[in-house]
Amino acid sequence: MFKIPNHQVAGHQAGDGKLGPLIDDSGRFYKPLQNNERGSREVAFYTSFSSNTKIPDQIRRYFPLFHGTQLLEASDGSGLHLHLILEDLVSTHVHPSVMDIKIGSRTWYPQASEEYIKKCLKKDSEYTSLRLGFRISGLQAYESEESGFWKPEKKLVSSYDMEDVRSSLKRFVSSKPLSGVEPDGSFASVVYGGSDGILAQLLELKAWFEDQTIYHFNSCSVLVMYEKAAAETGMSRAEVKLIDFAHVTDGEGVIDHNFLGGLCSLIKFVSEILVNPGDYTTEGGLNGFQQHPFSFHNGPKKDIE
Ligand SMILES: O=P(O)(O)O[C@@H]1[C@@H](OP(=O)(O)O)[C@H](OP(=O)(O)O)[C@H](O)[C@H](OP(=O)(O)O)[C@H]1OP(=O)(O)O
Ligand SMILES: Nc1ncnc2c1ncn2[C@@H]1O[C@H](COP(=O)(O)OP(=O)(O)O)[C@@H](O)[C@H]1O
Repeated sequence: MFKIPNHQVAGHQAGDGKLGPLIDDSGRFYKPLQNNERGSREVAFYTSFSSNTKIPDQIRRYFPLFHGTQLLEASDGSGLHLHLILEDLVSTHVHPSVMDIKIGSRTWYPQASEEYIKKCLKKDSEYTSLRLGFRISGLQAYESEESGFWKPEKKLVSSYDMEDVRSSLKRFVSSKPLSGVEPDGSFASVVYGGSDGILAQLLELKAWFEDQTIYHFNSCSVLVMYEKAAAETGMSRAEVKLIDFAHVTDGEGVIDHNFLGGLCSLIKFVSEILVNPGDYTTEGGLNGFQQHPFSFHNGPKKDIE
């Protein structure tokens, strides 16, 4: 039995006759191959990465496990479609808090079509990519059984400026993310800090990116995850994973400075929150909370045959 994922925060989503990923009960995430050369590029990346002996073991843990491809009934009803079989990164979570952060000040790359580059350039300058070296693509943060998740709408997240990004990173690790009051950042030290917290993981990835010249991770995202119940006991199960390799190109012996720069910028934001989690310096910016509607999601999973 395949289902529409309940905890997807960005990207193409299944439902309403659209093509998107599916999950099963065994902890697998099935991502449909995208059109043009995107799908085949992502398969090629996973195939190459899986067998590349130059990837250090401690770096592999930042990537979803890859189990090949499979023809499945597509979520849009269009019939059999090839899907990547990936590890479902949230399958062991009960109430995953998840943030998708697209890394890089540019999401385009020289090998792309003129039309695609134009579209990316526009989005990169409208979003925070150009200015910050990354943008938040989507997120959800669990509050409680009664109130569910803070899951701002895509349109709102797309309009984030630098201060919104800063306060969202803080609200993401706050005890009451849904409340309009200042985020308290009370889980910052357990989620972002610690010897295997988000910051430590980002720094380990950064060290690899300072050296690796095999791949260029264009338009790729860092997925940050934790479980609130665990964080409350001081064991956050915080994890960083890299996802979305539809635009990965050959590094050709050159450092991926676009990804590395974005990663450094994200590290700086996270570090600043860790230094002062209670600080709230935005100029009256409650993250657009007073001007924009929330979106809650707490509903049951939809099943697809
Ligand atoms: O169509 P859009 O405008 O929603 O763009 C998609 C992006 O949404 P965004 O507006 O940047 O949040 C979307 O970004 P997210 O995954 O949501 O961060 C992808 O970049 C997607 O392209 P691809 O799957 O990487 O080839 C993008 O899809 P394509 O339009 O490039 O197919
Ligand atoms: N392996 C995975 N396990 C669980 N969730 C995932 C996985 N890969 C992606 N996702 C979810 O799906 C979203 C979109 O994934 P992505 O690969 O970027 O798709 P797209 O190419 O459509 O943008 C992510 O923000 C995340 O919420």
